[in-house]
Amino acid sequence: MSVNSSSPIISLRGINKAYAGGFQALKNVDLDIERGEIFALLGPNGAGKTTLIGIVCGIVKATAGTVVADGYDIVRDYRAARAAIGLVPQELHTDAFESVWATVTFSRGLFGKPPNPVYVEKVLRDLSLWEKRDAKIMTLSGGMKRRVLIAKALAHEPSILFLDEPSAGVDVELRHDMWRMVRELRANGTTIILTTHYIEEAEDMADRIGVINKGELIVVEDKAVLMRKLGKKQLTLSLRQPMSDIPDDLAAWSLTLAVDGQSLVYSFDSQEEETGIAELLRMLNAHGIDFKDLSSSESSLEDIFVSLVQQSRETPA
Ligand SMILES: Nc1ncnc2c1ncn2[C@@H]1O[C@H](COP(=O)(O)OP(=O)(O)OP(=O)(O)O)[C@@H](O)[C@H]1O
Repeated sequence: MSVNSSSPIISLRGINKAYAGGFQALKNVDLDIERGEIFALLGPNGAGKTTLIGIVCGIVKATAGTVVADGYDIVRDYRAARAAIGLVPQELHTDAFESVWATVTFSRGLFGKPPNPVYVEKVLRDLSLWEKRDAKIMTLSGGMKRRVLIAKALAHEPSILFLDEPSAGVDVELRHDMWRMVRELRANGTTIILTTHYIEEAEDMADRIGVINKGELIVVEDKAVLMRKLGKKQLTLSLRQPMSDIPDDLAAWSLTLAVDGQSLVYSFDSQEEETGIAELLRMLNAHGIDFKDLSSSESSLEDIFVSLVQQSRETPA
């Protein structure tokens, strides 16, 4: 393949999707996915995540725009593009009467790959499916079926793996197995794109994060940068005596007074070494401002995500 390894492994340009009836599910999406990264696509229900994945995987037809996957145009070079991609879909519909071994081997064959029992065995072992290799899929638990879907997606050794809501309805053990595998795959050069509602998961796993809302990609950012830029910590002081105003010489501090005057909230940059808390407490003491309790909280990726989605709602498109 004549693909420069530093070029993005997936490039979406000007992707639009209008479903029959005219509903605009994606609006002018441009996105590059870098080789070997774990990219998390976050968005509320109905934001367009599955539609976006469906387009790259050739399941949904874009109304406008182009997608290049692993150097292949997904429309012109459909087969080659599709062969580079593994998809773990949200829904479980798989061949109930087949054995685990047969269905995974069959998936590999679909992409014209020669049989490789050693590889299939490794995938099944990694997913703790080896003992179940001869079991019919219909006899497996939901979690085991999910493992089969992952094994099927990996059967043809794709360089890109999409996981659409992989953790939905999955127990802790499978989640751990899955993330261990995802990390291993990434270490071996596979690019992983996942959608998730479990924001801690994105926080934990992703190198970069894209936030999509109402069909628009509103942010694409390195996870650490996103957390640093938007992450804040808050210290809440419950006051002994309600206050009506913040004293003037505390104006320079990032303080807000609750509407009922019962608590003061100090916001500070969670990445700074000096939080300023000790100094603030001294200042409050000097002003005779006494408090009965204090608690701190950190804005999580979830808070950041919620505020980004809110902002985009408030800003008319
Ligand atoms: N075949 C279809 N026909 C018409 N509208 C559709 C179709 N498929 C999806 N939609 C609409 O497009 C929007 C985006 O759906 P999509 O499934 O991509 O969202 P999502 O971000 O994956 O949501 P979720 O988190 O709930 O899975 C939704 O409003 C959905 O109702």
